[in-house]
Amino acid sequence: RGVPPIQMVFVNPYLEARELYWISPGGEVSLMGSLAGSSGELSMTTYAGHEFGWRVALGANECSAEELEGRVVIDKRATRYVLGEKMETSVDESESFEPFECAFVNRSPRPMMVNETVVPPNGNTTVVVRRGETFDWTDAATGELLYRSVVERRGQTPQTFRVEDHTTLCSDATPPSLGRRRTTYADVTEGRDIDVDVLSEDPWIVLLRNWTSREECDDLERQALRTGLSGAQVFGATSIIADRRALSANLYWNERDDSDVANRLIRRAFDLARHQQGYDVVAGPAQEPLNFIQYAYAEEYRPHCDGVCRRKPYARGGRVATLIHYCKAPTLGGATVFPKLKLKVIPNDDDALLFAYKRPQDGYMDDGFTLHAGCLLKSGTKQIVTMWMREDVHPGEPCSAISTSRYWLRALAYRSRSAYVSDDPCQNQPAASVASVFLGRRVYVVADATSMTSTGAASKKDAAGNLGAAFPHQSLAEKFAEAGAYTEYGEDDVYGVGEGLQRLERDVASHWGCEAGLFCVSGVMAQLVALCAHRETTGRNVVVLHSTSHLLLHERDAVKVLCGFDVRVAGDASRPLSAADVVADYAVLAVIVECPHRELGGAARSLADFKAMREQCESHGVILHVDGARLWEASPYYETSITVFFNSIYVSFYKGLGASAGAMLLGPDDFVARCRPWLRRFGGNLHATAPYALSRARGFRLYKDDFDDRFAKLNDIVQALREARLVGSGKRLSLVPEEPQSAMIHFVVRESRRARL
Ligand SMILES: O=C(O)CCC(=O)C(=O)O
Ligand SMILES: [Fe+2]
Repeated sequence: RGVPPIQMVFVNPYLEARELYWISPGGEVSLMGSLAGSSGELSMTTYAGHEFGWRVALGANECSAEELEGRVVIDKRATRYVLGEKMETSVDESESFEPFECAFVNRSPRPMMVNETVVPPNGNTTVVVRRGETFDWTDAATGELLYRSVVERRGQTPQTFRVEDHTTLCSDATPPSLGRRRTTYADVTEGRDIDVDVLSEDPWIVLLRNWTSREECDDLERQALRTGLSGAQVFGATSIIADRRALSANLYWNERDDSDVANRLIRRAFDLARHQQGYDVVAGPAQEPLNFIQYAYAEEYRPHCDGVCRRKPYARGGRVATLIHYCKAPTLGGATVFPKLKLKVIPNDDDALLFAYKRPQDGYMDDGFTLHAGCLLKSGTKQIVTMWMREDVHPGEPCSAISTSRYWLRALAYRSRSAYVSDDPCQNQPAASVASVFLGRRVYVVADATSMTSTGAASKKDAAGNLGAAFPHQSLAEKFAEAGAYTEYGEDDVYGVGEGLQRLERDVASHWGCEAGLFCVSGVMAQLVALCAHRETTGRNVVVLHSTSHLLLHERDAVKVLCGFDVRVAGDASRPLSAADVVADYAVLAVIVECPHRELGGAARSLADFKAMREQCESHGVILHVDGARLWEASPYYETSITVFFNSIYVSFYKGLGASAGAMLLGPDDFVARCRPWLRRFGGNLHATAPYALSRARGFRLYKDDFDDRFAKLNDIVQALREARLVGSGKRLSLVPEEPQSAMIHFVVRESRRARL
């Protein structure tokens, strides 16, 4: 054939393995191979225009296009493609922005104006265009904006305007649809009656009046702005996405936090879906994040389906319904329309629209009627928050283990004999894996007992007793009774001043190769103290955090609310921060790197990465601080001490060391001296620290040298599981990261389609 083949390399940036599929023009997918986690590669010969998709490696079983996590079309000059990123091409891509001639054809029955030219029905005009440019079609008689053409590719011609159902519905001339009937719904989650306009019975589409409050919407908007809005319109080498032109942000939520607004809205909506449609939807970590979308003038979301909308049996784990919150309703244009139902929704602020596409009567998916679009916005701003509901991602009551996972965990515990197993489905999912491993369940296998904080004392004891813990389960009273023996650290201190306490600070600091140490009551406080002390020397105010940072997920925004820092979120939630993510500039006070990454199975970074980060930070006078809540766990991974790369360090004592509470800041003498007054300002210098100090001294003395053994033991367990063919791509269990990088790891348990117990 005349088309030249393209030699391509696909690279997997995620920690978990990915499968790569070729998508035929007819939409059939076939497996091309798999890419190991953390930069695994796959080379192949392909052709321009071919489409590929990927998903978490689940084994070489059949996969439908809907299950793919992302897709990409091969560019003519493509050379290398890192999944989810911009296509790398062989030439300067500015070339593809060269101007070319494009015909604009009017296939509508009325005269239209495009590029200041009136084009009669079936007429056309030729314009010189560039890739990425937009052209508006307005009705020549009324001046109404009806369509916006986007030049997606170089050489793309013609641009055609036709009157379709959706453009007609979107036109200002079409009034909103009337509800078929109005009912009220008694929402028990907030104890309030809600007016419901039923717009369609089958598929079920309802407009929920005043579903949200102003405060709730304000909160979501704040969260979105804090996360940072990004454009779906990508001016990359591959394509320019014309279908969804808007800014958006994913809003992650914490199912265990009752004050979390997104969490409340999810419960409200899921309750409605359960009561009104009998859907088995349960809020849980495997549901998707909410999606905040902000439309500006002439932006839109062209017709699409959110889930499967062909008449097929519902596939487990799939989306069943969508709820759109209209936080800022459009003032002109911007309606939500269902072209096949000829339905037009013009909402008010705080209304919500729910449409369901799994039919409760027969378990089949809707046959295309839930196709919908967000019309061109013609004035102001439109802000919506979309929620998707999935069934069967979290069967059973919230926060209970899935039976099949339990089965596998038991098998795992049995095979590995000495493993710690914590099947805690309430653990936060790393943000990015929420969408991609919705069929899976992440569990935590940790080489020490104390990280299993949420499983409850009984099961902790059980696990420790039956599986051979890194250290035995003990009550606090037992620990304190023992701690009293560490008298060299136990002389009374007054407000943090005392020989014993300072001895321990010195000993821990020198263990880590640092000049000085300072006890803090908690890790949360320790890191805020460090940031405030650093700010004194530079006056800068921006703190750069990874999107799964403890400061973002678990500290109720203290970094902002309490200390007034500006937060900048960097990096991809499913991989550790790298130097490339750290865009250090002169506004940045500090970059916080977490090592090892709690939410990423204890993933760590190489010394070279740390060195590159340090150099980049240093060149801009930026502080590099390590969130080392589990730094002891990572220490066996490195041949030399990594603390030299950081300006300041936080370590914790109650996780791997089993102390009752507490943290320490480490760094140069002058840094620690600057921290002391901040500790007082935070109310963190207790009248007597000795009880905590003793407990930490005990943990430090007993366990500080244990981590090499724990790391070796975890590696043995992983090795044994591999030999037993219990883990790996295609197996029920996989590992994140694929090899231990610290004395902890995450297991992903894939749900079976049939229950196994
Ligand atoms: O903007 C709208 O009205 C539609 C949004 C939508 O379809 C979506 O978020 O999936
Ligand atoms: Fe949609």
